[in-house]
Amino acid sequence: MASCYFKSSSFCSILVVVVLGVLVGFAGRSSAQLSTNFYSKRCPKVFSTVKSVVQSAISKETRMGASLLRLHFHDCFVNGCDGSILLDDTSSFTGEKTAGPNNNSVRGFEVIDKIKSQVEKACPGVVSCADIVAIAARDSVDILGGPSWAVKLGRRDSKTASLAAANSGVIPPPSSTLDNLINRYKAQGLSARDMVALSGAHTIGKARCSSFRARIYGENNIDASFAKTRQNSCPKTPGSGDNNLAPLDAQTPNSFDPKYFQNLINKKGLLHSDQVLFNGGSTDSLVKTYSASAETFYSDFAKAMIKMGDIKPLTGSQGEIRKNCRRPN
Ligand code: HEM
Ligand SMILES: [Ca+2]
Ligand SMILES: [Ca+2]
Repeated sequence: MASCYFKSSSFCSILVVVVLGVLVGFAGRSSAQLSTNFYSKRCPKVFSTVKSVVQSAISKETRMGASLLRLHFHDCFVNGCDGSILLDDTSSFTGEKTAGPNNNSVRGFEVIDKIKSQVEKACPGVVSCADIVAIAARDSVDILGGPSWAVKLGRRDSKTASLAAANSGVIPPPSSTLDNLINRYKAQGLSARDMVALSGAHTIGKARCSSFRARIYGENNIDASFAKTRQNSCPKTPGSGDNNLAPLDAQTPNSFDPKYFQNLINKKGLLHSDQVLFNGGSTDSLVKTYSASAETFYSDFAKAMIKMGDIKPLTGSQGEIRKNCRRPN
């Protein structure tokens, strides 16, 4: 061992092993490892700050909880949970906000801005926008009566966004088949079980007529009176009433509960992509399980949210901590 100046060669071997171990440890740490205690020294107030803003936003408008949850999903499925969806378009840059799945549909940016400005006051330059979205999604579910979980943190923010990626189908459209849904989630490292559990997010929030028109006018696996009711506020002709809203869960649109899965069993799924989860295929039995057990649904949903939040985060020295969530520093 030419570079070892100690007399005992076994001591040298141990030294080499220890040094290598430390180096590998550092490398491991800087590569994509989120942790629940990431801000416990850096910004202990982050949780109370996020929660109070989310709470007041939901008190003003219950739907905002749903919108914040969806924001995390649409961020994570496009190049990972990196806050890319938050970037505004400029004269020289087009981000993800006008992508098909997002345009005139995703909401909650003002709430994220409000959280960010309060968090910046408490701990300037420390907490990423991507982490704020992940915490806000968790708090929304919790406040609306669903499960809670320990959010993993330490994501950093992208310096860019991808309109093309957001339009590429990585965010599945409501016309998706079951196979398509399963494959899209698989491509993100999520199982079919994760996919069904996460679809339970449609127990809250609303959809536009243009997202469910084809189903309420053209499909057979739909309860006839439910279809009629929805048709009353969603005209058949494309272009008319496109933005009219209906609740994704007709029973309890403001509560995070398993009613969404009961709706599917009753052929009252609003989106085509909802009803395919219970249509004689491989996920029928899981829908039944979730409809009958809030406990199982909640536990699987929380696990799947943690997995989704782990999709390709920027960590270590990658990306940046944005000062303003709408633009790179
Ligand atoms: C399984 C594939 C999914 C499809 C095809 C899908 C599709 C959709 C569509 C079409 C809407 C209505 C958008 C509009 O008309 O403006 C919607 C709303 C919503 N989605 Fe999904 N989604 C999926 C998965 C998820 C996941 C994984 C989450 C969260 C974990 C989620 C959360 C929501 C929420 C909360 C809303 C209501 C938002 C609001 O009221 O502002 N969705 N989804
Ligand atoms: Ca993203
Ligand atoms: Ca509900």
